[in-house]
Amino acid sequence: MIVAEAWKASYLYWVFPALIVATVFAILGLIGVIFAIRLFAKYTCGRFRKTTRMDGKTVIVTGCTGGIGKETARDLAKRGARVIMACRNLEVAEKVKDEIIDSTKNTQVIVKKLDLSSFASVREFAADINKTEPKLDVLIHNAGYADTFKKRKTVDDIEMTMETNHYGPFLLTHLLIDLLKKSAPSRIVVVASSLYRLASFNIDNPNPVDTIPGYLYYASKEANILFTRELARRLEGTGVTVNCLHPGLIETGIWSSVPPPLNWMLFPIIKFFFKTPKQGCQTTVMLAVDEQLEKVSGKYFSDCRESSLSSSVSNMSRAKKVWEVSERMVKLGDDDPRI
Ligand SMILES: NC(=O)c1ccc[n+]([C@@H]2O[C@H](COP(=O)([O-])OP(=O)(O)OC[C@H]3O[C@@H](n4cnc5c(N)ncnc54)[C@H](O)[C@@H]3O)[C@@H](O)[C@H]2O)c1
Repeated sequence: MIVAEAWKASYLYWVFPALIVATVFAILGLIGVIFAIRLFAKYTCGRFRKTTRMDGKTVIVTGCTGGIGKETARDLAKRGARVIMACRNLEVAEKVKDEIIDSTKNTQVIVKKLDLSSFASVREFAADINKTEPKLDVLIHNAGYADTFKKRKTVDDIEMTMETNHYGPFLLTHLLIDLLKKSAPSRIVVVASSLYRLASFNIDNPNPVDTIPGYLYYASKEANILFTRELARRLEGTGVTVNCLHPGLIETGIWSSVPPPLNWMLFPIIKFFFKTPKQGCQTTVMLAVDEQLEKVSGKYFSDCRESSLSSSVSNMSRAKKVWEVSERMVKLGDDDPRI
C-alpha cells in the first residue's frame, strides 16, 4: 500500500506514460514524413514537355505490350512519330496498337514480331526492318525480363535473363546500326535500372545458367549501362548517339516476378509509392525526343536529369571486355556489321 502510494507520488508515474505517448507520436510523425516525401517524389517526378513533335520520324520500341513500353509508344505516337512496336506476343500487341491509334489518332503505328530471347527472331526482325524501312531515327531498347528463382535457358542455350535483357539487344543494335547511321542524326535509348548497383556482370561466366535469375536481372542492367558507354565511344563522330536511363520505380508487370509472400508485402508499397507507367516513360521519351540532347551520348539519366554512375560502370576497360564477351556470345557472322 505504502509502495503504491509512493509510486503514484513519484514523478516517474507520469513520466513513463508521457514517454510512451511521445514515442508513439514521434514514430507516427516519422511515418507521415516518409509518406509525404514519397508522395511528393511521385508527383513531382521529371516530366518531359508535350510540345516537341516527332512527325516524319521512325521509332522502334521493344517490349511495348504493357508497362513503360506501352506508354512510351503512346507518347511518341501522340507526337506524330511512325512507331514500330517490336513485340513477342502479336495478339496482345495488335490490341495495344488499336488502343494507341484510338487514343492518339495516329495511324502510323505498326506491330512486328520480336522475341529477344531468340537470336533467330532478332535476325528475322532486323532483316525485315532493313528491307522495309528507308530510315530509323530512334531505337528504344525497353523490353525487359525478370524472374526471381526460376532458372531458364533460351532456344540458343543461353540463360534467359541475360539473353533477353543484354545479348538480344546487343545483337539487334549491330544488325540495325547501318540503318541508324544512314538516318543520322539518330539515337539509341537503353532502359536500364539504378538497381544495377546490386550485381555485377561476370565476364568469366557470360552464360550463368546456374545463377539465381533474380541476381542476373541486376547484372543484365549493369551490362546495359556498360554496353551504352562502350557503344557511345565506338559511335563517336557517326551522328548516332546512345544514352541509358533509370525510369524510377514503376508499377508494372515486371514486379509480378516477385514470389509470394514477398509480393504480398510489396503490393501496398508498389500501389502507394511507385510511379505510374505514364510517369515512368518520361525519361525514355525525353532521350528519344529532346532536341537539346542531339549531341549528348554515353550518359545515364534518371527523372529527366543526367545522373551519376558508380565507379564500377565508369571503368571503360571493363566496358570493353563486356563488349568482347558479348560479341562472342551472339556469334556475329562475317557478313554482320561490326561497331
Ligand atoms: N518497373 C520498374 O520499376 C522498373 C525499374 C527499373 C527498370 N525497369 C526497366 O523498364 C523496362 C520496361 O519494363 P516494365 O517495368 O515496363 O515491365 P513490363 O513487364 O510491364 O514490360 C516488359 C516488356 O518486355 C517484354 N518482353 C519480355 N521478354 C521479352 C522478349 N523475350 N522479347 C520481346 N519482348 C519481351 C514484355 O512482353 C513486356 O512488354 C525493362 O527494361 C525494365 O528492366 C523497370
